[in-house]
Amino acid sequence: MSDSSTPPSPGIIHEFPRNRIERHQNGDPMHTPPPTLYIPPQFLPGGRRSLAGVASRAFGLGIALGFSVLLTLELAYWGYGLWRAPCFVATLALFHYLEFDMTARYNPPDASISSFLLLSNGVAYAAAHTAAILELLIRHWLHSDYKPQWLILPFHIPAFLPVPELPSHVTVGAGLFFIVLGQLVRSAAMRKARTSFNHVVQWTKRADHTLVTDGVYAFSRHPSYFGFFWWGIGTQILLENRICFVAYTVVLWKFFNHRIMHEEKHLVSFFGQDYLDYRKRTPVRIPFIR
Ligand SMILES: C[S@@+](CC[C@H](N)C(=O)[O-])C[C@H]1O[C@@H](n2cnc3c(N)ncnc32)[C@H](O)[C@@H]1O
Repeated sequence: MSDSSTPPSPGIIHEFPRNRIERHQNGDPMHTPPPTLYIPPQFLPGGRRSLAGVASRAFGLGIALGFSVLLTLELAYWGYGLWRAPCFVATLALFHYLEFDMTARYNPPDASISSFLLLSNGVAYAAAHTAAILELLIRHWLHSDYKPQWLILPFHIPAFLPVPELPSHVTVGAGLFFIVLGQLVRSAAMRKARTSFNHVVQWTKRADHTLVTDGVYAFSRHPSYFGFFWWGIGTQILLENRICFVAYTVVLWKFFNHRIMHEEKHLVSFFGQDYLDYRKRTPVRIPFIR
């Protein structure tokens, strides 16, 4: 809402019809002019919280999810192992949709276009997912009749990686288990922490930032990182990727190890002894991160 003493700009001000205001000024009580409606610029197209921007992203992710689920079922029905590629796209679409959805539900003041985490995760994130799909496609091509005849052993996916070859029902079961577990725990963390959960690690303590130590935060000190770590590993098990499985494990572990150290420095400065006690009694549950 605007304040008449501080004219808002450059948002949009919806004026009410002049004749209603004039009739009110002429003493007609049926024509009380309603207050001027001000729409802040951040909600307008192109703004950080643009409603049109949110709608188009949610629509795009919904289409991607629906289409990839259909393709997964179709390819699996006909026995093509390539069903794993659209299935991976479906898990990604759902993950990014839920990032915004959970923020909008439980931390609405923070909900913006960047809550979808579509571009804000950087180039390395997009490159990792592209590499995962490429590994699957190349592996299928190498095992197909379409590969060039001159392509021999040295070009095959290295077998020396410390990842055992598992039967497909094990990779599907374990992959889906970790994906579902990771997604559930991450969403539960956002639901539990509410306005204390921000996608950007906070440097200064806001007045409404409280320490959360119960619910899913009693199971893991960093449940949303726990969730993302196991979700990421689950996707590579599902895809049966050997190279990306190792790369994802190393990169995710290093990323969260560093991020947790950095985040906890701020949490100790915000909550002091309370956080130190919480840290002592609650594990992270990502291997080798204490
Ligand atoms: C992306 S959220 C991740 C939260 C947590 N690390 C997790 O994995 O669920 C980052 C923000 O959460 C806040 N945060 C982390 N742990 C918290 C806790 N136990 N209670 C309240 N806020 C917390 C941090 O201050 C940071 O601004």
